[in-house]
Amino acid sequence: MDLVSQTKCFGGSIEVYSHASIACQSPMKFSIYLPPQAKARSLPVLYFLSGLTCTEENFMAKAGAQQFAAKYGLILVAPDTSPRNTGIAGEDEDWDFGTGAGFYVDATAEPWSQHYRMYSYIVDELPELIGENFPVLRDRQSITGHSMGGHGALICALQNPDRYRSVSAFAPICAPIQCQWGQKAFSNYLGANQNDWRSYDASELVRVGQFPGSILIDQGSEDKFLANQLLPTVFQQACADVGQSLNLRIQPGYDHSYYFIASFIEDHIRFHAEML
Ligand SMILES: N[C@@H](CCC(=O)N[C@@H](CS)C(=O)NCC(=O)O)C(=O)O
Repeated sequence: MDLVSQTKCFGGSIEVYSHASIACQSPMKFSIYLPPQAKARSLPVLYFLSGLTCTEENFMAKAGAQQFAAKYGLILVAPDTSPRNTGIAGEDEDWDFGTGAGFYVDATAEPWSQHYRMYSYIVDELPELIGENFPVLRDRQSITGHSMGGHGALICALQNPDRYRSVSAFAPICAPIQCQWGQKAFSNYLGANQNDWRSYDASELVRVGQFPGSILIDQGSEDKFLANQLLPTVFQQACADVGQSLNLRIQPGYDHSYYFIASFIEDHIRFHAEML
């Protein structure tokens, strides 16, 4: 791991690291916030998965989460949203696919399958790396995220309820199989057979196995992606059908931006802190 930067914040430290990822076969970056308590003892960790076009920086710079991580005694980890500069033709052409848009799946289709393995990176490799290098309580981790990353958080938790104590999301893409962003990503990363997409769709996954604990979702009513891409009511219906506890809060007037995330980040950090 190479330290890229270190910045003091609310008595703790925001650090950015670069490392050679085994899952992605490429360098990957992540940012971590170590609150002041981390100097004295091991702490639980909350992962934040960002949305389309983001890097490891957006959440740390814009969500205002550090003060609450310090208040509740949690370490925050925000990974990048895809491998970068892999040399795959066309990886930088679209903002909603390829670079900055890994969708937290393990690609199986060429040419993406060698590098775009964000699911394994988030679920297996990164927690192992964090556990080896930072003062974290390895069995006390939770996950949250925004938009593409909100959906990433949902699928990681639904597929691994034993590894995460709690899960929440801000404006998640709730049913990728049914929206344009998801169809574009899944057809390219996973191939044409839609049956292969189901294990990466939260609204399908929750029908197969539920998360033991309530899921918290905040969604702005004025989010321009709400009606066409995010589809929270599809996930809400699936949860209702199978008895998954869900607290879906429609927040009047809020849009899709980090101003919305900043407005509710304390609620989410407190929600996770109570479970951690
Ligand atoms: N580029 C897109 C918007 C992409 C977008 O809204 N990305 C969200 C995640 S889905 C984000 O967090 N952007 C980075 C930021 O706001 O810092 C557009 O033109 O509509």
